[in-house]
Amino acid sequence: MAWSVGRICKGFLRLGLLSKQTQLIPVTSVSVGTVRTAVTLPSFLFPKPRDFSLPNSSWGLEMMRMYEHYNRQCEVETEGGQKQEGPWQKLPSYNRLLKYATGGVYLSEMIQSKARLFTRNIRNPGAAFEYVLFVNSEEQKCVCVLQAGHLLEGPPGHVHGGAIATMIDTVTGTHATILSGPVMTANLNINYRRPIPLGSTVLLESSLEKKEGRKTFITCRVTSTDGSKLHTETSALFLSISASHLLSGL
Ligand SMILES: CCCCCCCC(=O)SCCNC(=O)CCNC(=O)[C@H](O)C(C)(C)COP(=O)(O)OP(=O)(O)OC[C@H]1O[C@@H](n2cnc3c(N)ncnc32)[C@H](O)[C@@H]1OP(=O)(O)O
Repeated sequence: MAWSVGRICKGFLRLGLLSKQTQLIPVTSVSVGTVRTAVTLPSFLFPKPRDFSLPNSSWGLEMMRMYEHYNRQCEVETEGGQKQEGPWQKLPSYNRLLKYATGGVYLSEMIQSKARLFTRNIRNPGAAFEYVLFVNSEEQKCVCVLQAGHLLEGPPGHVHGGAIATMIDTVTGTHATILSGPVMTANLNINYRRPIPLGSTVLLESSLEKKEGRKTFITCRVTSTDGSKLHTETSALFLSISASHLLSGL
């Protein structure tokens, strides 16, 4: 069993976990030498997992406004009236990382089938983390619009510092993965400047600081949606990992 799980995971990592191709195009990748070829497969073979970052009835006006602000910029119209990709791309968000890979729904049933992503494990919409991520490849930035629900309380009426750290890790970790492939968080250095009221909508903005070998350095600011209030500032270090590092934990 360990052997077959290992082979599955190695194949999965070869696909490029969270890479642009695996997230946004329904293809499987076949590596031939150093060339990666995309092969379109019949969609019925790979049922689509649910994207949790689409609007639902719990989203407040500010959450919707910010979502629409970035979503509008995912597709732009040329002078000739043609639609084309805009500067931002919306990232889907599933309840397991495994589901980002083609065929991930099946992998997810085979490996630790009850495991769920921490930020997506509460079924009641609006109760905990409601969020959506957008990436801007040109500017090497990632933005997350977060509406923090009532189950995230720390100090009375405000969001728990651990819940804020969770979202920062999620956003910077996703960003680092897009930039560098499979990574793990080595260091998160968070300064909490101002508490976040429960139920409010905030922006998390993640930027690439630099890449050095296996190290990807990212900074992240959490602010009010108009940018006037700074809630937290973070510097994060991610280290690229090999398949064997991930498998050593199985
Ligand atoms: C969609 C949702 C996305 C969610 C993303 C969430 C991401 C996560 O939360 S991951 C989970 C939390 N992180 C972990 O559990 C990681 C646990 N730690 C580890 O596995 C390992 O320590 C790991 C992979 C980080 C580094 O180990 P390893 O690959 O052996 O690196 P190692 O050889 O020790 O160090 C390599 C370099 O990094 C540096 N380094 C390692 N750790 C640190 C650190 N904490 N701080 C600063 N530098 C560090 C070393 O000094 C070394 O530098 P240099 O090459 O200049 O000498």
